[in-house]
Amino acid sequence: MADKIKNAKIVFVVGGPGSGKGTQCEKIVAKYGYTHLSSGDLLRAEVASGSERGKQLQAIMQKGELVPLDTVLDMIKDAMIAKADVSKGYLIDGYPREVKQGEEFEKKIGAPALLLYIDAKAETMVQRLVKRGETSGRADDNEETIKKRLDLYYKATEPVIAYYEKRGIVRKINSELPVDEVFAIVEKAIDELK
Ligand SMILES: Nc1ncnc2c1ncn2[C@H]1C[C@H](O)[C@@H](COP(=O)(O)OP(=O)(O)O)O1
Ligand SMILES: [Mg+2]
Repeated sequence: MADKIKNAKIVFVVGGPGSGKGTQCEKIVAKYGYTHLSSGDLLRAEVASGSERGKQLQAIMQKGELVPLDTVLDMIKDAMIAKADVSKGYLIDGYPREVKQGEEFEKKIGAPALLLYIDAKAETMVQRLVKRGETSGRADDNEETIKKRLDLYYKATEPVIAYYEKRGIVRKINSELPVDEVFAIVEKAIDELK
């Protein structure tokens, strides 16, 4: 089963909370037919299902902490296999959150061809998240949790970027610009893959 995704094009989409990962992924899906897998969305779907595992996950996510590595990875892998026949490539959004997650992903699934580093200033991310919180219904889009998520991002996720930079697959995207201008930079990075 896992063989099916062995040669798939894999793009990691990394950036702080509210940096614009989901927004750009949506546009990539529309133009390139990639499959968008947001680890956060997969986890939130599990929570919404009301399962026992979902309840445990909810408690962790509400605190702004990272859920156990194996749980996320299994969910991503299952979702990738489910789309293997129709997918032109995969956008792995919000994962890896720490270097260890990247290493496990490569062991169990495969190596990324590209890492899109969606970069925005902390103030910008906070502003966007507070605004998103007005309508998103996300339990973690409140100021207290936002601060924790940002701290964790700088501590755990920025090293991920450094790790893949050594391999030369990181493309840094200035996400302070308007959405369509950000996407113009994203397109160049994706086009280079072909
Ligand atoms: N380039 C941009 N300019 C202005 N607002 C943007 C933006 N990119 C995203 N946003 C808005 C949309 C959302 O309400 C909020 C967070 O975006 P998102 O795509 O949900 O971020 P992420 O998935 O990285 O958490 O910011
Ligand atoms: Mg998102």
